[in-house]
Amino acid sequence: STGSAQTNPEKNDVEYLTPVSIGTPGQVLNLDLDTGSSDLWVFSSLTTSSQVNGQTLYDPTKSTTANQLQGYTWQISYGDGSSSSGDVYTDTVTVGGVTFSAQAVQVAKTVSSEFTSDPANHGLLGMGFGSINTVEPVAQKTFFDNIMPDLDLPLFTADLKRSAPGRYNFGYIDPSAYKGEITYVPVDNDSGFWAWTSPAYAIGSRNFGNTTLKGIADTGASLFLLPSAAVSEYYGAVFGAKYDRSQGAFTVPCDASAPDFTFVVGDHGATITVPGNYIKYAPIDDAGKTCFGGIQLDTGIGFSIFGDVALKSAFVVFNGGNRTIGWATK
Ligand SMILES: CCNC(=O)c1c(-c2ccccc2)csc1NC(=O)CNCCc1c[nH]c2ccccc12
Repeated sequence: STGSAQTNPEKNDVEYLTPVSIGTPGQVLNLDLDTGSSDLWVFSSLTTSSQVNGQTLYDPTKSTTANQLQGYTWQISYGDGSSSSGDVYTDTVTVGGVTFSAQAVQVAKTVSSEFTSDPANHGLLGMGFGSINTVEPVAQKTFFDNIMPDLDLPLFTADLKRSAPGRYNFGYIDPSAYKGEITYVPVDNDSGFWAWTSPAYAIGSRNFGNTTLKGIADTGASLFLLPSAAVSEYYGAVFGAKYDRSQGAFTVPCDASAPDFTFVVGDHGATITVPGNYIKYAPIDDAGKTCFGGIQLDTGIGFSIFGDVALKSAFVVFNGGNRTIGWATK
């Protein structure tokens, strides 16, 4: 089988939301497909009502194919401090025309304020590796784990765009979605993430250095989080850039000319270039003079995060069959 789902950016591309049908008859929720986590959790009829704020709720009692996994629970917290928790059902889930009939659907009973405050986000669909699923007493498989054996090819692709709808495809590679060749590199999934290493990077027209970037491809993270040497070198090249202690982040003048950030993929010279204007991420004030930087520090995480700012500059293949990740320009 193959499938294809349009994904739609929220304001400032902070996340990309994809319609997902759950249950019989189908209840359609807009979920954040997230290669940086491995839980499929949704706002639900069980979510504490004071923590619901306009989100579409999955109601298992309205689905003839829902079955509760008695005694199973889950609790997840993300690096930005957000969290959610609840119970577990299985039900039929369809994304882009691909269906799995007994998918673990983690219904939220509690969600933190970051999720409450975003009415458009009805939950997450983890596309990381199963080892980091939080369900107790038995970890559950991701949607991709479950559908992979039935896909024509054991892969999905991410084609995110700046302030425009993008696409997740399942089981096939659309040759019209990219230019030139796709360069594949090995993934180390011990961490549960799509972890890979870029051999070098360059800022603007400068020569490539020889500093490797060990990171994860993370569709559920908005920004491009990098080691301090790369971040300092980047913002050192942007007139008026500064570290704003109140924001805990680098900002740039929205009218600055920002250099591109190019990272190497593989050892045959393939590169991906993040346009400088993607790094002038979003105005932090109504005046529109100061912009939040799309590149920020990966301090304390232990690896870099190739989030949406990086991913939307490329066509990316996540191959679960041979555990590789493929990058192509577009
Ligand atoms: C905030 C995004 N990123 C992270 O927390 C994260 C970290 C991480 C760990 C420590 C400190 C900072 C980040 C490692 S992997 C990783 N990636 C993920 O966890 C991917 N899933 C993020 C889901 C997510 C968290 N807060 C949201 C708010 C809206 C939509 C989605 C989300």
